[in-house]
Amino acid sequence: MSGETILVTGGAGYIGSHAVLALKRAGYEVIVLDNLVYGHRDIVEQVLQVELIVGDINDRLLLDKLFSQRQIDAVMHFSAYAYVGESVTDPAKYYRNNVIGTVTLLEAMIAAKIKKFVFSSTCATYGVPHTVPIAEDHSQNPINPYGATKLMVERILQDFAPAYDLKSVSFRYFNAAGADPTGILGEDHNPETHLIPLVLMAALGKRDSVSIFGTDYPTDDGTCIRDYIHVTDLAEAHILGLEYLLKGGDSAIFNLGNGNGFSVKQVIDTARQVTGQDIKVNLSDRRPGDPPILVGSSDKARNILGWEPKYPAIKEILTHAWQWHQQRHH
Ligand SMILES: NC(=O)c1ccc[n+]([C@@H]2O[C@H](COP(=O)([O-])OP(=O)(O)OC[C@H]3O[C@@H](n4cnc5c(N)ncnc54)[C@H](O)[C@@H]3O)[C@@H](O)[C@H]2O)c1
Ligand SMILES: O=c1ccn([C@@H]2O[C@H](COP(=O)(O)OP(=O)(O)O[C@H]3O[C@H](CO)[C@@H](O)[C@H](O)[C@H]3O)[C@@H](O)[C@H]2O)c(=O)[nH]1
Repeated sequence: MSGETILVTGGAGYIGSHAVLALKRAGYEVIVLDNLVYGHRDIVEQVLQVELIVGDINDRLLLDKLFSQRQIDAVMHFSAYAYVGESVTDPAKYYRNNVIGTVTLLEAMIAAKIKKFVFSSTCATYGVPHTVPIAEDHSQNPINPYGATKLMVERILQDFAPAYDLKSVSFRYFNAAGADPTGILGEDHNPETHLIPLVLMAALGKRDSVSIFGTDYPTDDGTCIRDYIHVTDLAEAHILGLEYLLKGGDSAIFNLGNGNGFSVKQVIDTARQVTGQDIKVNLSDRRPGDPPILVGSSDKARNILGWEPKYPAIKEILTHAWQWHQQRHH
């Protein structure tokens, strides 16, 4: 199915921009709404060549105007604040943007009778898991405010479905990583706090070293374990989730991960192999809000959506990210 018009909030950001590329490749019309607090105008306008509306999801008047002027078939909602550590020190910022902002967007959609919604949730909603790999029916007890905001939106969507006939797909991503294999898009957060780009910047000499946050976790090498999922595979899942909704599918929640965990030390060692560079590390204290291990089962997305990650290997994820970082800093 294609030809429908999709509004992508946060489409100037990392995962959103990869989803816009996947939507374009699949033949959809795309409008990006992004306030550019973290997003990149040139990525949308020059690289993706898609219409960009610079605006905020908290701006109800802007949303009403947009929805009355344009025929929009579905909304993919990536805009949010997403720094786990910052959410611990400044939770109000997170509740306002991620919860109140999302309710404002949903209310405007309901008023305009737009009934299909794809939402970026997170494995941070699970908290400290009692079994891994984590399935969707695992209990959810987030240990940081960021995860709590995303869980609240999941609950809101659950209540909005019967009340307003609003159908949604919520994707609980594990750790997004990598770059589009063509090299035209990649991960460019500012400030950058994510492990893989920081490791690669150290390999490029843009940083002196990388800190390992915590070496006393209950894991084999004492460092945190995460399930890294290629951003292009995430983007592809969004197309499948959208098609599922456009074909009349009911609201559903899916994990998106590879089911394999890698420790911080393993990621750094693999990056040394991929880059051929010695990457200096500092052993630091734990970062607040980090569970020791997050690894997900994505059987549900495979079975119901037919999702099949194309780039599950950590080495390939790092290789694509490395190509992009080298080109960017050339
Ligand atoms: N990066 C990950 O590993 C990961 C994992 C799980 C979930 N997520 C979720 O995926 C989504 C995208 O993450 P990302 O890493 O691409 O982040 P990002 O910061 O690169 O992208 C978010 C975009 O939203 C925009 N934005 C923020 N607040 C806005 C507002 N009020 N109005 C309009 N635009 C606004 C920003 O300018 C930015 O372009 C987020 O919802 C995040 O919580 C990310
Ligand atoms: O300089 C660094 C940065 C990170 N880490 C560790 O590396 C792991 C991954 O951290 P990071 O890349 O910052 O990702 P997360 O904090 O796990 O958060 C990402 O992944 C979550 C899902 O796990 C999403 O919800 C968030 O939006 C997304 O930012 C964690 O154990 C960190 O403690 C370090 O040791 N040193």
